[in-house]
Amino acid sequence: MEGGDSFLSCAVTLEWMTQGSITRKVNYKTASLRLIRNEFREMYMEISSEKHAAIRFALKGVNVFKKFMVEGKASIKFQEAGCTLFISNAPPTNLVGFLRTIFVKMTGDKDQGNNTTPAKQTMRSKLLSGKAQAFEEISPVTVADIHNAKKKIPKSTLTTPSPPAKKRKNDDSVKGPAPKKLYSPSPLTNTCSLNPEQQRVLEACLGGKNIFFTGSAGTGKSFLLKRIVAALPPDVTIATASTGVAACHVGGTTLHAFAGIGDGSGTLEHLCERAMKLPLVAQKWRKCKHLIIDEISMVDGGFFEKTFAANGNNSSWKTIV
Ligand SMILES: Nc1ncnc2c1ncn2[C@@H]1O[C@H](COP(=O)(O)OP(=O)(O)OP(=O)(O)O)[C@@H](O)[C@H]1O
Repeated sequence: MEGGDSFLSCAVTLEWMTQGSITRKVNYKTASLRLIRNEFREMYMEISSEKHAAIRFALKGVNVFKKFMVEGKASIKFQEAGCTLFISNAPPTNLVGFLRTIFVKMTGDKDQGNNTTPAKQTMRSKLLSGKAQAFEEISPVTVADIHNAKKKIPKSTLTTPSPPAKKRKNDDSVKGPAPKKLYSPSPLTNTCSLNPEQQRVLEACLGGKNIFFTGSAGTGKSFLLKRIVAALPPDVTIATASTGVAACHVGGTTLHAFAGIGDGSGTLEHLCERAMKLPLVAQKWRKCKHLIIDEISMVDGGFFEKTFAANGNNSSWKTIV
């Protein structure tokens, strides 16, 4: 498993609910989520940002909704605290790793709780322990952790109850398809690691550099590009390509459609006017921090220059791939 799965940078909304109505709501445009343990080895999630004080929630009795995690979105309901955490704009790869760490660690911890010390006694012994409050980052998920969690999944998956195979068949006809298994294989959980060259390109992208990468057929360009898209925050990443077919391949749009300057014919002033008349185009350019262009060899040089001249004074850009 790749490192850094106990940390996530994303946009966050916290909603506290009492009797079905929202009593408090906090929005973080950029927040850091960290998985930590206290001095009694209990797991917590810490939410912090530059503007707000850190908030910690015990990772106990949580419901994780992860249907849209490939789009960088998920929500976690902390039942004890009566609070739901909505995650958005998270790099999908990081989000998948982060949710997997929660799942694996919580599944492993559940069994430890079975040599049961009732909650009250635990609280008493905690108070008497005299230990000073201390939080430390959770240890990385190991192969043993995953193995351990896998053994316990059938009896401990609270969020996605999965009936035995035979029963599921019968249920399907009545209730429709069974819920997806937690952490079913997806391109994002693909265990194939990048080769050192691909890894260097990915790191340069994440480091905010402008990248041009090429190679002969079958050298893993598309494979790498998918990893790059998945590692960047989706709300500020625009995937484009020179042709419609290539754009479909990266799940994006054509550079022409994104640029909003039609076929690029006419003077620069005319093109600027044209682009600015389309509010969505201007909005997308302003929002874009990472622009990806696949099959760039097929983009006309003149068109490329005009595109950036018409829209390109965007100082918030971090990367062009
Ligand atoms: N690091 C990797 N680990 C495992 N498999 C890889 C890796 N990089 C690429 N591959 C595999 O190699 C094959 C070719 O990769 P890919 O299709 O990305 O190449 P490409 O350079 O885009 O090719 P083309 O230019 O022909 O489109 C794919 O099956 C891909 O899954």
